[in-house]
Amino acid sequence: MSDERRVTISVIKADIGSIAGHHKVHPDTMAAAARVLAEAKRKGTIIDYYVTHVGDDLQLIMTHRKGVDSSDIHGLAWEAFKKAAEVAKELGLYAAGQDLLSDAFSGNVRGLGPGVAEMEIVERRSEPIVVFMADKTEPGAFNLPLFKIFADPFNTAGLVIDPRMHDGFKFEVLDLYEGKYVVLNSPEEMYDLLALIGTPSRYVIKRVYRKSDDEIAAVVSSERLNLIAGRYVGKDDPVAIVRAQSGFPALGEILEPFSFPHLVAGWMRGSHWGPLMPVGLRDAKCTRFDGPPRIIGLGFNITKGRLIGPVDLFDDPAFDETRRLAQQIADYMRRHGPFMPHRLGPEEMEYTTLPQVLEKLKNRFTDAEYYTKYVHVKLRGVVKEAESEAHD
Ligand SMILES: O=C(COP(=O)(O)O)[C@@H](O)[C@H](O)[C@H](O)COP(=O)(O)O
Ligand SMILES: [Mg+2]
Ligand SMILES: [Mg+2]
Ligand SMILES: [Mg+2]
Repeated sequence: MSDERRVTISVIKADIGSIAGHHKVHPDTMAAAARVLAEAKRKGTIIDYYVTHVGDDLQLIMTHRKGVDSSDIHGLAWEAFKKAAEVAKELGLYAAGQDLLSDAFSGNVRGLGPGVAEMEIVERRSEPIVVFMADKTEPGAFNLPLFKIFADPFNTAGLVIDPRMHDGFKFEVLDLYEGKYVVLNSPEEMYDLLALIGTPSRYVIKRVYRKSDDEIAAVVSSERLNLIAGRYVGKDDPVAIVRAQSGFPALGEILEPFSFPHLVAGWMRGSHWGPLMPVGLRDAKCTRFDGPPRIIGLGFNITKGRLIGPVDLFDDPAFDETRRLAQQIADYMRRHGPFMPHRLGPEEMEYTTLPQVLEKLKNRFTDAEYYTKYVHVKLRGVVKEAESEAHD
């Protein structure tokens, strides 16, 4: 295959600080990052780039011929984030440099804080792709839509009626706790797949391949910041790249699952379930209760490595009802306040005061049997005495 058609798409993102809270990236920080990428394009390190944001996450979409995990490309992204973070610091933006967890870059941004989704492809005659970018949620948020896109015939008609997709797809699932991969075939192993990815905090779909020829179809960023930093440093805010058309799901089949604003973990303080709201770029910011979690979808064509586009795919009345439903779900969930299931379970909460509360109360907890026999009886006696005194 000629090298001319081999191209890598790298989407690398980081929260380098934002205006008025964890709300929205400042345009001057985007400009600082864009200057670094423009210079790299001039020098030929990358073919093309597009800088954007969702909420407080700065997004670098780049094309090049250096393959995935290239230290040149990761180094370039790191430099762009550093320059943007400097501007964020100068402007006194909130949480400046938030996702840059290390001072030293050592060849790869993985493990340093930024999120990465990359795929190397041989460009088709026409190569449509969608880049999804979400804020206030985690990588597992893509499990449900990717399952629907690549495994659910009620979503993707092509699985049934397009001969090029009829064999199905392979799902590479990453166990975030053990750091292990398993590859499962759909439709044959669909129930096993669902058994895993139904726990999106632990098992995430990392890549999807077309089964008939092992062509890559989708890739998701899978960095879990709290597992890297060992403490809460914001939510992971994942990104994904999905290839469309001509033997891959049609653009409309790729967008269709997002018409259902499914519940994802994240939202306020990374510790609440909330609906994933698809929005256009103009609404790519988090407001109500630091959310609700938002996702944007930008469509491009890759042509000789150039990024043609983008089109702002959720900026469309076809998603108005989804947004309205998401608002209603947000209202319903919010009314639970600090109660589960709006609040995540204790094992999944990004930060919690529970250990301190338990420590403070530890001497006030009484053994249940002793409590019923003596303390409770005594308390009831006191009440009875008080009642009879009141009647006298
Ligand atoms: O989850 C959040 C931010 O995540 P993010 O930066 O988008 O990864 C927010 O809800 C914050 O946790 C919340 O605003 C409190 O922030 P701090 O005051 O602790 O910085
Ligand atoms: Mg932030
Ligand atoms: Mg964010
Ligand atoms: Mg984050």
